Amino acid sequence: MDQIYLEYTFSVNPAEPGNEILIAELGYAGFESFVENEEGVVAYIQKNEWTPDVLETVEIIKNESFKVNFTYKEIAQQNWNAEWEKNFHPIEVDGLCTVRAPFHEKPSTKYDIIIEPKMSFGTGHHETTHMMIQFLLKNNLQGKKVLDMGCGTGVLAILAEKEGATNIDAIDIDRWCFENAVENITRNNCEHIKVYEGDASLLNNKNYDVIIANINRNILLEDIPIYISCLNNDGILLLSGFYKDDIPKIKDRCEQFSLKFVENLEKNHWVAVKFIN
Ligand SMILES: C[S@@+](CC[C@H](N)C(=O)[O-])C[C@H]1O[C@@H](n2cnc3c(N)ncnc32)[C@H](O)[C@@H]1O
Repeated sequence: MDQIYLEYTFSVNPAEPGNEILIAELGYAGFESFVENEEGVVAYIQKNEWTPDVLETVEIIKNESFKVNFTYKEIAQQNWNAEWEKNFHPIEVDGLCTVRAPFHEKPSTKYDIIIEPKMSFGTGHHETTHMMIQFLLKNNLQGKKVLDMGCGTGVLAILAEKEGATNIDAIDIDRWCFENAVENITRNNCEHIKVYEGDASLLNNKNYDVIIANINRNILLEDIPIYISCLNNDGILLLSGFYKDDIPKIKDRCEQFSLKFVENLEKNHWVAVKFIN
């Protein structure tokens, strides 16, 4: 039987970068699918997942730099894929990597990643994914052991394999992302990626040359010590999912465990940061 969903329509002023921030925060709050149109952002949540405090966790609604209005109505389940297909355009990063859907033309870039995200995060359109792709393109992953923590669609793990990593673990706490990553990994003929549903508690006795984690500030601050305990000497830690203002906190946390800051990338207030062990 079809599920009942709540369809929220948000208008954010200013829309740039407000819509992107809103979509990221709604994703963390449990919303499942997003469509941007001329009215703003339309977001869907299952009625039985909704609780009165669900919007309390969406910081942008309380942030005085933005004006956020919304309305909502109940609807029956939709064909999310059809909505998504209308809105998903291929994205090219640094002339080297294209992230696209199966129905887009094959690109001429060195790396071609085919993603059907459905309701998972990680199409390359978000600033944080884009910058993590840039970092992966700049680092030599040949023969490396890689962890993609918070893998979403699996886009970063897939790129890591295409760049020559030979042993990749991809972990996501969300059941839907786990299933979607497995599908996308098969779709891209990857053979060296293992996907797990879970969190940093799965990392006992593991070791990696490169750890990628695009999650959010609070989870990173909590889990950074666990990631570092799995990082080989000279290993690289690439983090994103937070704003420029959060860099000092993230840097302090990593430096407490003797990691060295190398550089950060920045796009529309979002950042990605590289550390070395
Ligand atoms: C911002 S998305 C990143 C997706 C993809 N890696 C990318 O770069 O586009 C963050 C992902 O982390 C997952 N996540 C959230 N908390 C987590 C945790 N504690 N451990 C593992 N994954 C987590 C979410 O389900 C979500 O798929």
